[in-house]
Amino acid sequence: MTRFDLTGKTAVITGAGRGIGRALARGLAEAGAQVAVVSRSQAQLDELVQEIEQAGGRAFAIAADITESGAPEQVVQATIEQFGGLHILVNNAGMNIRSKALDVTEEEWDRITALDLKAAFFMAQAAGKVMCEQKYGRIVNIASVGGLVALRTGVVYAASKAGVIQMTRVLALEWSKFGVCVNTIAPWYFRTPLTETLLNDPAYLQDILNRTPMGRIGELEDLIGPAIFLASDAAAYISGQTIAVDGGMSVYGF
Ligand SMILES: NC(=O)C1=CN([C@@H]2O[C@H](COP(=O)(O)OP(=O)(O)OC[C@H]3O[C@@H](n4cnc5c(N)ncnc54)[C@H](O)[C@@H]3O)[C@@H](O)[C@H]2O)C=CC1
Ligand SMILES: C[C@H](O)[C@@H]1OC(=O)[C@H](O)[C@@H]1O
Repeated sequence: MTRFDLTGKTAVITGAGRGIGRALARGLAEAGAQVAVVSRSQAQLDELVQEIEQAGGRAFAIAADITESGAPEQVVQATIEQFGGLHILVNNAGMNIRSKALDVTEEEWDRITALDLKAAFFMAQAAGKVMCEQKYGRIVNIASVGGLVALRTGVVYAASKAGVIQMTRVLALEWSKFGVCVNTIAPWYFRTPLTETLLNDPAYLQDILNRTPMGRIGELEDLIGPAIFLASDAAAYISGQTIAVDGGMSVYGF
């Protein structure tokens, strides 16, 4: 068994109903993990569980709104009841409202930060209680290059994602001594329901490609390897880091 193999591990993936989370759930299951897939849509989760099981994997659907108070603990508890343990958390669920800073409302601030930052933290805290106790864990937070460099896609989203990156560092500082590695993946653009509208605009897409040294947007497959790596024993001495999966975008000065 290679150090990248996730056989014998149980993972929770939030926002797994579609997009990046769905791809990561499939990828971790293919790597051997039992996966608890979380989003608000039971129908999307049931379809994903069927897909994973038909491919020979083990999956369990947990329909939940992780911004609700107590939901993170309930998700962790349901996972442990179903699979007998928890080793990996992929904090993926996220959203954006692309308002200019002068137009941001309190309601928008609250909605974006509630999911992108607050829920990500309380999911990490709920999983961390189990992981620190058992002296083993892997937390993979999904931020954005928008947390590393300034994008035109919203200041609240950017602040939330930058907060996730810094949260990763502090959790790594506090939990690494318990064998819990906490890291972040920062994607650039990938075609999902979150970005479909933007990417269907030829001028906007060309702007993206002009800022991307690889000259293409990401394929969901491009995220699976980094996620498996950070979730595996191959990354046992890595904690607090952020890997930009961005086609070189975040280092493109001029
Ligand atoms: N698609 C992209 O180009 C990029 C995405 N990201 C990040 O990747 C993550 C996933 O993004 P996408 O797959 O594109 O988004 P998406 O909108 O396609 O999927 C988001 C998923 O999260 C779930 N979700 C939303 N609110 C929830 C809640 N309160 N409780 C539980 N589940 C909830 C949705 O049901 C959906 O399954 C997000 O954190 C996003 O910020 C970062 C950079 C680029
Ligand atoms: C790369 C960004 O994160 C991207 O920008 C958006 O508007 C979407 O919200 C994506 O997350």
